[in-house]
Amino acid sequence: MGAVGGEEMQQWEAAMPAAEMDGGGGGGKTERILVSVRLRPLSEKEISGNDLSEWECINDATIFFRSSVPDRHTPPIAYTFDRVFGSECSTKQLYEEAVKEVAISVVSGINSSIFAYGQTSSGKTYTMTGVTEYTVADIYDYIKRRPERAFALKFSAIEIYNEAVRDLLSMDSTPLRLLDDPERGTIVEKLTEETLHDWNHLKALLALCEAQRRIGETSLNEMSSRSHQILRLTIESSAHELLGNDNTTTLSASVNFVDLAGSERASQALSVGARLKEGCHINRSLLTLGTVIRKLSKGRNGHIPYRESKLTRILQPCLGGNARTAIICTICPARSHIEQSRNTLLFASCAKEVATSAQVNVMMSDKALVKHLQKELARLENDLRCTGSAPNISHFEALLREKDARIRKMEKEVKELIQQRDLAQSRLEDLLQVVGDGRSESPNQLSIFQTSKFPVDKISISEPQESVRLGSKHDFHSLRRYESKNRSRNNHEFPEVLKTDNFTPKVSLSRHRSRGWNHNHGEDDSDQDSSQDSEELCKEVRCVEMDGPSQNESLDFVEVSDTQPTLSSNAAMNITGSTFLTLEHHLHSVRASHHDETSARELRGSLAMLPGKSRSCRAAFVTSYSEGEQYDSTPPPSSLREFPGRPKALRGPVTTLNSNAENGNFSREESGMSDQSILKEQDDAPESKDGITTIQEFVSGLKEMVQVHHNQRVDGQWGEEGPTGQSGRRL
Ligand SMILES: Nc1ncnc2c1ncn2[C@@H]1O[C@H](COP(=O)(O)OP(=O)(O)OP(=O)(O)O)[C@@H](O)[C@H]1O
Repeated sequence: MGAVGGEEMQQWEAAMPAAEMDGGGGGGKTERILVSVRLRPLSEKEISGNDLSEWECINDATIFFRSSVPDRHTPPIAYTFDRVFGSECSTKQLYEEAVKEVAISVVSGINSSIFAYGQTSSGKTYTMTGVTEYTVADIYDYIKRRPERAFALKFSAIEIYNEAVRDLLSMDSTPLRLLDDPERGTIVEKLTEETLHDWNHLKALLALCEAQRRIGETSLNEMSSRSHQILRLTIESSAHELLGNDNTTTLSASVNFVDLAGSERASQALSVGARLKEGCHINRSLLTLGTVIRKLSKGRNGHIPYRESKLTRILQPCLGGNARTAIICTICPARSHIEQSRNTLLFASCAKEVATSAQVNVMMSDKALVKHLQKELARLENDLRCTGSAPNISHFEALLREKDARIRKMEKEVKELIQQRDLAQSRLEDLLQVVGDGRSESPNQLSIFQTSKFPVDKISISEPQESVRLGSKHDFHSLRRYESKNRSRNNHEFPEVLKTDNFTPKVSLSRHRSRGWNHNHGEDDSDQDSSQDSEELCKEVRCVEMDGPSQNESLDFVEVSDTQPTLSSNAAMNITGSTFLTLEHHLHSVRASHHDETSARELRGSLAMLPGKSRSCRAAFVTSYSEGEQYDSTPPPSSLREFPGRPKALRGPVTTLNSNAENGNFSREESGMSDQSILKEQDDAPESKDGITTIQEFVSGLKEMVQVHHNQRVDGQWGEEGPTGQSGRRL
């Protein structure tokens, strides 16, 4: 038999009228033990002894102590329970109001137990006899009104006398053993269980039990019960239509009628011998019952000593287990039993705090059990799908929303990238157009090879506020004038700088300092400036700053070539392009005047005269000077001769040069050529045309300009990096 709820319970409740389910209630609910108190009337002996009643039931739930005798202690004067019954109340009323609801649950498949607890001669047996009869009567009445169901009633009875279990339906007084069954709990071995035929059959059995039960005479009760009696009526019911069917379910429950032996004081009971021994066992077992009830009333924490007595061991399911329980506490109202009555009320107070959890008990055939389990499995699987599907749907919806948002974001980024690409492409085309235009204007190109010593990414381009524009044959002179003018104004504010780390003569091709010196090409400003100025790079001479070589490093070179400019990267195009295009313009103007190679050498000389050296400009000029060297007298070129600031003395040695045609580097130290050889090489150049100065004149002019430039540096006009520095010796 299993205790189940759910479908079987619903079927059972649907089959049972609501009115008839009053006693059964809902299964599986936790409820407290129903506790009631019954006062018996004063016995004739008590009345004759002028013993007064000290207790009064002031309402249906409260019993009041109204003693006129002063007590040293201050006990509570009122006790409240589920129901209290005065001496005038009948057992029938007590049954109807305090027992029936619980006791009749058995017909609904719910276990129930009715206890009678109290001191000896307080009326326990008197009460339980009546309650048992009323309950059985109601059960039979119920069965009579349920013809559609088949009922089977079984009856068993035991007594626990001196901690021995005895079968009251058997003539054998041999104590019975208690066994622990995994499903049914504690069972009495070999206990007689009679199947009831009818009500009369039960009456006969009840009479047998009464006859078998140990009764002794004490000073308090002539018919004192000396044992605990437990009558058990088990009711099984099934629908008639299902009988004989494999798919049968049966409700099965038991109702226990427990008439406990009464606690007694040996002094009061005047028990001796066997009565005293009985009293000791009775009190001991009742003490264990009280302990179990007290512990249960405080919760189920800790150990519950059910097994310390056979009474509590057998009644364990009724005490906090699968049963509905009602306890009737009987008390004697006489003053002489005040202490015992208080103890009974304390027990009742604890008992009303104990909770039980009764369920409908259904026995199922194997086939019915399989069918039930299959249905239950299907229901659980359905619940699992329902509970599992909802989160999945919401989860997928959230994922879809997230992906949609990502798609929209990526589409926006794609649009922006397309715009940026188009803009960059447009600027590149413009730049290429400009370069192309420049090439078309300059048949002879100046290629600038960026060596590895001067990485492109260390070059930045400033945006001068005012730039010197070159492009005509007079640009060179304009440049010189412009340069000279700036020096005279403020040498320390020489605006634009081309410097190296260790060698930093400043070369300014613009008037003001750049507002955008930026050595970090990774920054936005740099990129923006370079792109914005790309169109003007061919028109303006930009200031270039780069990390220069160390003092021992050879100069980078510029090769005058007819080839097209080689641009390794966009950055290089921007950077070298400015210089390249500027030089290209200049070269074009010079070539327009001279139309021969002499003009190119003049260009070299012109560029070399620039104060300070941008890497490109310096590279374009292949001559280096040393301090203290003598200058050869060389006539300046016509452009220099026409230069207003041209110094008078243009004499001085030409610095020995070594032009390494293969690598483009020029090093005086490495050169094995003498000055004369240089001059000879220059003399071997074709003769200039009319109006064009000779090489000697050109070199002479260069020397003069260099000398001027050198003097100025010696005079400290180059700032803190003055002439004595190694940088000065590099020139
Ligand atoms: N409510 C009552 N009305 C009238 N008489 C009662 C009532 N209760 C008990 N009595 C009487 O009191 C006497 C003692 O009752 P009972 O034997 O039922 O007490 P008990 O608690 O069972 O005692 P014990 O524990 O010794 O067996 C009996 O004679 C009984 O008839």
